[in-house]
Amino acid sequence: MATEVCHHAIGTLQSHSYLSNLNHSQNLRSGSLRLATSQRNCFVIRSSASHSQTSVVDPVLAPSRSNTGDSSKKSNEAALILIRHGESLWNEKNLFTGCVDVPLSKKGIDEAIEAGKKISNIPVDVIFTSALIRAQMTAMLAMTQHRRKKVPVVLHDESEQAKAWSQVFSEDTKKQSIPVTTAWQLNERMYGELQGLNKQETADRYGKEQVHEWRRSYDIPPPNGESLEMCAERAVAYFRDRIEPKLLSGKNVMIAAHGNSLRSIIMYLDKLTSQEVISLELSTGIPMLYIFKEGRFIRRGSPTGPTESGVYAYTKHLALYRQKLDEMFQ
Ligand SMILES: O=C(O)[C@H](O)COP(=O)(O)O
Repeated sequence: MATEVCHHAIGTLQSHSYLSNLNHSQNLRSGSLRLATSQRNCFVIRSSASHSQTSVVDPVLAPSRSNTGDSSKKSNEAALILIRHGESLWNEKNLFTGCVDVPLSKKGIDEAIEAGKKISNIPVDVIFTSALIRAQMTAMLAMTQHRRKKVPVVLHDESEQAKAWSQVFSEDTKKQSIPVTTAWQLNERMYGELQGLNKQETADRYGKEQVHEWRRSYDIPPPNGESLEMCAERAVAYFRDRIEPKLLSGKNVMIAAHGNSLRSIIMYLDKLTSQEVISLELSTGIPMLYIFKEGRFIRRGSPTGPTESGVYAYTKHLALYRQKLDEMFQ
């Protein structure tokens, strides 16, 4: 049975003043966050404890030490946005897609733009996408909505020549750019001989339970495909080797990827068990926000609540970033 991550569970602060919500946010911040399975069979967040202040570095205005943008500066907090790509043309047709490289549907394009609006006030210094076009389209479309108006620039280091030919020779231009790294390790899990098959027809043929096992069990692969565990081996390793160091250095990161590569990363971030991850479902085009602080990932939910303040209220760092954007782009 499909279940949803209950984004609203932590997106229910209703005040329109994100700054006035800081007290609440400080209570939420950095306490122990526990995942539980609610009666509605979706993950909810429980928070407890409160503690120290975040030291604030303004990602909009602080001088950058990087070639490309806002914040390789010291910060003890960084934002991590995860977005599953918008609906693809094969999601629309209910086909197993896996590593087949299909583009977004019209609905998926709209979802990506909507996702972009939801994160338009959250700092993004670097972007990672899978090597697949649906994730790349999602990242690019989302960034068209960002208020900071930086330009995402896809890095090409597949060969020395590609690297040399895509160099930028203006420091100013680099500062107005967001480097985009594409990585096959973030690809959807390889669905083996299910790729291209209709999900409903496959369930009719092999039985609902069997197909659910292929789709959602942790360690049972579909025929000649990858299990979630196998997908996690490459996706989580990439996250740890390439993405975590960025967060550690204070960079705000967005990752546009896929249902299962992101499920495996969320399993790592939220320390889910192989049982818990079974009921973790990600909707297309829904951004999820984490704060990386003092070596820990704190889930802040998704900017999907009725008011965007529900998200921005959570940390002073994000609230101040937004305030600076308001000042700059009024
Ligand atoms: O690859 C696919 O078909 C989808 O992106 C994810 O499918 P799933 O929900 O069956 O894992």
